[in-house]
Amino acid sequence: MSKKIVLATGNKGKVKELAAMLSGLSIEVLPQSDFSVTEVAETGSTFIENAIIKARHASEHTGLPAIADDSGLAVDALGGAPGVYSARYSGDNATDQSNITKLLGLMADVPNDKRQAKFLCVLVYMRHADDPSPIICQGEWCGEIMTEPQGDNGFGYDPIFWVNQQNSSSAQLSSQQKNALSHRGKALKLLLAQLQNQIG
Ligand SMILES: O=P(O)(O)OP(=O)(O)OP(=O)(O)OC[C@H]1O[C@@H](n2cnc3c(O)ncnc32)[C@H](O)[C@@H]1O
Ligand SMILES: [Mg+2]
Repeated sequence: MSKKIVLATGNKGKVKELAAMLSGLSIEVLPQSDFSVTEVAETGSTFIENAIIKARHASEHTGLPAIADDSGLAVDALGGAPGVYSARYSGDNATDQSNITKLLGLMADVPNDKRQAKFLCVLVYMRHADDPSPIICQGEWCGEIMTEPQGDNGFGYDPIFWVNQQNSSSAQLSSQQKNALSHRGKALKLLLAQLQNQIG
């Protein structure tokens, strides 16, 4: 029987991207929704802390090793906001749309040459809930904040994240193109290199 790992996220966009990139391994990667894992409060002040909280929670609940993703957008003109608060930027009932609306409103007067931003992603692998030395990998993706949304692919802030290399928004990339360039894709490549040593 193949080894199982739980994906400790409630975000379907992340599950899709991570599952596609993990599909070549000899392990079964299962979303935490398969085990009815509840949401956990992300009380950390860093991506690393929050990723560990989520991985530990899913591992505790399922008894399986877990991979968690904590990620967000850091905008230069906003001093690095929304950062670890990216998912809750427009309040407790935030949606991708309301977060985008808030961000574009705050950026309305920011000139084109001052709209740099980056996506950040921390991936954590915990062998079990009490793992004292989780594997931690990070990735970054630099771009610019657009003045209006474009594209329907991806999730979150993708429709307003301009990717210079592709001359398009992140939401206009195929998931394959996005995975090849993104913060998550970069972090996962690093994690895979270490996981393969462990699980063959
Ligand atoms: O905590 P989990 O359950 O994993 O799901 P989440 O959506 O709450 O995820 P985070 O707490 O890590 O918050 C990250 C937010 O940053 C945004 N984000 C992260 N990666 C992104 C990406 O690849 N494209 C667009 N937006 C992204 C997105 O809006 C997320 O809601
Ligand atoms: Mg979250």
